[in-house]
Amino acid sequence: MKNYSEDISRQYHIQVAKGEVGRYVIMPGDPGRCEKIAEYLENPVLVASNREFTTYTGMLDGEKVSVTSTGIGGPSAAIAMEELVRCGADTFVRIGTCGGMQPEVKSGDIVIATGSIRMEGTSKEYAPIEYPAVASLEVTNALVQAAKEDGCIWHTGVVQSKDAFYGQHEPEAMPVGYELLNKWEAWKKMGCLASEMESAALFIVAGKLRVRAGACFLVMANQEREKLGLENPVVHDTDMAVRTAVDAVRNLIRCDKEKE
Ligand SMILES: O=P(O)(O)O[C@H]1O[C@H](CO)[C@@H](O)[C@H]1O
Ligand SMILES: O=c1cc[nH]c(=O)[nH]1
Repeated sequence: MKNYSEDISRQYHIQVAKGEVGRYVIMPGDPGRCEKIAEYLENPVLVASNREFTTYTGMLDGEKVSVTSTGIGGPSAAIAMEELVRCGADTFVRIGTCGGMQPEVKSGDIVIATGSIRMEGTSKEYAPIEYPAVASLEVTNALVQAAKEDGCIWHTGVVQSKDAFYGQHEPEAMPVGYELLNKWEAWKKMGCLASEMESAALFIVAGKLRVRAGACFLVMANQEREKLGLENPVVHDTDMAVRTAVDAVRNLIRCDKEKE
């Protein structure tokens, strides 16, 4: 495909060139989280910062590893993954925040997505809706191992990806609230653990590009616990989730070396 960047060696949106990222990429939504994650790498270098996409590259256990923010939502997350794959990446670990949906999923816990409900628009421009948004088993196993080793309280299961943050938090205020509320109840009855905004798009794009993607999230709060009158503090510290993502990359590096 034609590259729309002025510097033709750099990808149009992320402004990264081939070889400037590692095979492993940690992906937060928030660009402000990148520097903190990059501190876990040896000799991290700021590669590029354009729009919502900030990229650092450094070393972890002898391998080149990168951190790239995706911004909020499926469209920009899909762009980040597409352009990173063009630069040489093939393994992605999203580290995000989410809202818990089951009463046992509490603020401060870690959710590891095994799959994601495609209640967003981006993935529909890749694959028919019957195709499931499923995480890579290798990345998911690496995340579970890391969460156990790091002593987190963690849950694995399906999460929901949507496009409207305020459709999740104020569904009754939306003209289509009847649909949002009914679907939310259905997701809950199916055991959906949490709601966030990027993993369905990332899992479907990863499927199309034949690369590996997994995701872990800090549970910031849980509106269902609030409704039940249960304790529900808001937690902003993403450190445990970041550590889980970084240690998952270490596990993947080790497993991949063993396979070679
Ligand atoms: O904390 P991040 O990774 O941005 O993830 C979550 O937070 C944002 C909404 O506040 C959405 O991007 C959602 O997926
Ligand atoms: O409730 C939440 C928290 C973080 N991100 C979301 O999308 N929803």
